[in-house]
Amino acid sequence: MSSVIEIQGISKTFDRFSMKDVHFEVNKGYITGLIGPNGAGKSTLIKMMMDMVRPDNGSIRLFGSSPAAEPLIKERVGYVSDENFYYEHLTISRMKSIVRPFYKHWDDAAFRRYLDLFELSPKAKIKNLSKGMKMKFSLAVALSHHADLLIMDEPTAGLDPVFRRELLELLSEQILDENKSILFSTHITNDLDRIADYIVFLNRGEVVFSESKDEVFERYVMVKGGRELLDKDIRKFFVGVREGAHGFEALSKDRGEAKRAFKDVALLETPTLEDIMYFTAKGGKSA
Ligand SMILES: Nc1ncnc2c1ncn2[C@@H]1O[C@H](COP(=O)(O)OP(=O)(O)OP(=O)(O)O)[C@@H](O)[C@H]1O
Repeated sequence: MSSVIEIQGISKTFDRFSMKDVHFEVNKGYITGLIGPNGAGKSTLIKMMMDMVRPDNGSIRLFGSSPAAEPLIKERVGYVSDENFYYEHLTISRMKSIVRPFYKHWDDAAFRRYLDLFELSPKAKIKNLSKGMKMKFSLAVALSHHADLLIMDEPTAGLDPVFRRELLELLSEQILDENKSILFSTHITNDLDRIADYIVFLNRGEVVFSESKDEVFERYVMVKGGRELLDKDIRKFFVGVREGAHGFEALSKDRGEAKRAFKDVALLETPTLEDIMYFTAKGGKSA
């Protein structure tokens, strides 16, 4: 399988945050979700891919090239930032004329189609757009230059549930063309339960796992049972435990072992990505 993004040994230190030895790859033809709690380092990593932040160590390759050494490689990327980079006083149409020359394969007809689909008027001023409409405008730009790779930072943030679902469908359609690939970050993990093929989970600047969604769901398991089952050793077995008045629920990353230990005494369920993120972020501590 070929990869369109290769991240190797990335580290970066800010005053109160550090990213340590981050490795992962994004496979061609698939949707990869980058998940992690607030402050995990998702935006920082994505900005490194776009050469907007430089790592202290390690290497980043897009289509085999370093975006820092070969900036033109970024033409093949449709980038959606979590910040608004556009000039507030301009109309959509005027702003489009400014960004258009940056892309060799700009497609005006596609852009008009996306504006229609997203119900955006070309005459609207950027400053008068709602947060969700600004996101739609960014998406329209990212989708209108025949990019081989979409890199999107929290694209579903600020979108209503109806459009969010439509966008996810649109993204799934994009990768029907096996030459296209998508990386998107989110902490709305439900989005990924539905459409992602691979998941990279970042927590406190470190990769917890980077694997196919199916593998993740085969490995992790939620155990629900009575509190009398919990003792110190059993707690250690879990990634995280939440106790309530009537029982506990806990996440294990070893389904086989959990089955052997709890099959007859507790309920075993497949977790959601949100469960996995929640319990891992809480660490071994009881919540
Ligand atoms: N330029 C900077 N200077 C100092 N600290 C920074 C800088 N950029 C990011 N950070 C810190 O790095 C950490 C990771 O931030 P980042 O924006 O990458 O997280 P994130 O996973 O995208 O979070 P969110 O989901 O909240 O957007 C945060 O603690 C943030 O304060």
